[in-house]
Amino acid sequence: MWRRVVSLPPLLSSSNSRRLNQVIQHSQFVLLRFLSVKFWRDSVTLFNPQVQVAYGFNASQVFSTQAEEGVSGARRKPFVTFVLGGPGSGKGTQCTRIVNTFGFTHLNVGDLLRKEIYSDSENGSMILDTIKEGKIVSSEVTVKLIKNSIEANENSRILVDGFPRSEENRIAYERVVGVEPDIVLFFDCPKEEMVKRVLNRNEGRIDDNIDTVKERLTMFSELNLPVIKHYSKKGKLHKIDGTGTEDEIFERVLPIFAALR
Ligand SMILES: Nc1ncnc2c1ncn2[C@@H]1O[C@H](COP(=O)(O)OP(=O)(O)O)[C@@H](O)[C@H]1O
Ligand SMILES: Nc1ccn([C@H]2C[C@H](O)[C@@H](COP(=O)(O)OP(=O)(O)O)O2)c(=O)n1
Ligand SMILES: [Mg+2]
Repeated sequence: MWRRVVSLPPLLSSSNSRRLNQVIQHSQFVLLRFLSVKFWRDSVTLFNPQVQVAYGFNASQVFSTQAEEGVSGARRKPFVTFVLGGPGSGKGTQCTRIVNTFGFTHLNVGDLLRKEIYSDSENGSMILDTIKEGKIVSSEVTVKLIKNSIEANENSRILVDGFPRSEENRIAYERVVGVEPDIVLFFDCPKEEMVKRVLNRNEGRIDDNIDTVKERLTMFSELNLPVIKHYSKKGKLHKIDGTGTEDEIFERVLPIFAALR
């Protein structure tokens, strides 16, 4: 059999075979040049700090996202709204309405922390003690929970309710997540009204008692007001009068989101 094959006449003459080799070598050269130019361009784009800020990623995140999602590209940055206000100012109540009207996902940071207490996590008892005392949980724990929830969320509109409660919270979020919120709502409500609402809340919360509420109000004035000032200076703050009926307050919220549609 071997003899029969070698005895067959050559398929190409030696000059044709040389020409074919040249064509193959040239094609390999063109392909390699194309691939190296494309790689260089992609790298320059991905490592450009302006591009990273605009799209809310850093290069390492993009590479891991590409690995997870194929070559279709990085996920779009969600529209993030922080919702601030003292205890009982009506954040949760108004968030529910925004969700129903504008299709946002509601991340209630107090709920994320309470879930940790009941899920037997390593930080559970520390979170329980901190909430009972009316203090703020360390940013390291809170920001990780928020980041995980944002990443697990498919919706492109997110409300982060009850965060940041301190400058430490704010700075840690910006460092870890790498982007600022798009807008910030602040429900402004007199202290006596907030106390009245919290004491009537009736959700069985360990922090809805007069002693803890007093401490939470002190924390709010000392730690949260500087955050509100910060966003006000940046032009991101929407201060909303938090008094009146739920309907009246939502009437004040509506135009903020309607304008974004
Ligand atoms: N405009 C309002 N008037 C009276 N009670 C309200 C109003 N908005 C909310 N509440 C009630 O006050 C309590 C605190 O509201 P909530 O939305 O939980 O505030 P926050 O999340 O800011 O602590 C809840 O029992 C809620 O039903
Ligand atoms: N960013 C946050 C948010 C909440 N916490 C803790 C401390 C807060 O008093 C409790 C409860 O928060 P939650 O947002 O549910 O409270 P209110 O809705 O404002 O009454 O959780 C925190 O430590 N850091
Ligand atoms: Mg709430």
